[in-house]
Amino acid sequence: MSPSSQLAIDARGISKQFGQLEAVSNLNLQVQQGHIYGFLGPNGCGKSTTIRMLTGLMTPTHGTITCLGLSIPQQAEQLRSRIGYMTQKFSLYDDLTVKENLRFIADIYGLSPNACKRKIDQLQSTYNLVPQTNQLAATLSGGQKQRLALACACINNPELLFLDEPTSAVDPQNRRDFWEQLFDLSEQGTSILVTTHYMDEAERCHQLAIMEQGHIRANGNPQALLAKMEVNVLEITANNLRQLKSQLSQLSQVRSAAQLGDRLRVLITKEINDPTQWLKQQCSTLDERNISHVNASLEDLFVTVTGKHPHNAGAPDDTHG
Ligand SMILES: Nc1ncnc2c1ncn2[C@@H]1O[C@H](COP(=O)(O)OP(=O)(O)OP(=O)(O)O)[C@@H](O)[C@H]1O
Repeated sequence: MSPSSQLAIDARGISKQFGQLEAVSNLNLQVQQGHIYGFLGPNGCGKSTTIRMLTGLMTPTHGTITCLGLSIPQQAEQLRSRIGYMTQKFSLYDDLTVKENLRFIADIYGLSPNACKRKIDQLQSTYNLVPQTNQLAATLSGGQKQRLALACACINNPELLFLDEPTSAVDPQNRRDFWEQLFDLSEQGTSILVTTHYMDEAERCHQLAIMEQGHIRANGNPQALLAKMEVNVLEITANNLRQLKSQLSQLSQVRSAAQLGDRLRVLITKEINDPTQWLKQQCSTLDERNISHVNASLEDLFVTVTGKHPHNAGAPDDTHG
């Protein structure tokens, strides 16, 4: 098998122009079969537009897309039966019950009555929806709606799943359970592209892309991206954190200073060899007892790679991990 045939998604140089706005700009995206690939980025950075192009719902202005070996959008019809797509707003029919929603989708995919019954029983059991089988979708809790939406997206045993902010309406325990279910699917060979605003979710992905203003600013394995970060992360404990923050924020070597409870988390560029000494020089009230080195988090990475490009016209500044 050639390397490209092991890719569930291979998008090269794709762009999407809406009038004056380039919503997606020269984006390259390769997703390995069976991997969970996370798409992280602020509102409006182009994540949903990218998914729409990858699924064939929207034609790119430039670039080429291959999904599951099919050329998109030309072969989008063939792709449709092999993928699942869970949109931001759970696309459920409020006035149908759980079982009726599942049956409706199964009918669209043309499952035989026997296959339909088997699949619906299995999905209700996997996604813990048996007690709600006759309950109207409108009356389900956020977590139950999410599980039903995932069950609907899985009815055709998709080889590739697109999940657009699937956990935005659910509590931490439901998010955890949801991710366990994604890993079950991944282990069975399903490739998954998932958009999220949650750093803890991004950390769970095999691969991750951070997107901003239509560009991928960094991509790769989360741990590799953290290891390659261009900043040291330090935390300061002191009484005058607000004053320190405004003082440090003025310095070009400080990429970010943000308060977390009784600590100030400061990202200092690696050009500074000894950031503790440097901080002491900048703030005479600090001594070593106030300052500690801490491990970088994905949020630190996010802050470091975004916000450098105030205008949408900037060229991509990709960091490939
Ligand atoms: N059909 C369209 N016509 C014009 N502009 C559009 C269209 N679809 C999206 N856009 C614009 O493209 C940009 C990217 O939108 P997109 O929905 O892809 O962002 P996103 O990263 O998914 O955001 P969010 O996290 O808020 O869902 C936005 O500025 C949006 O207004």
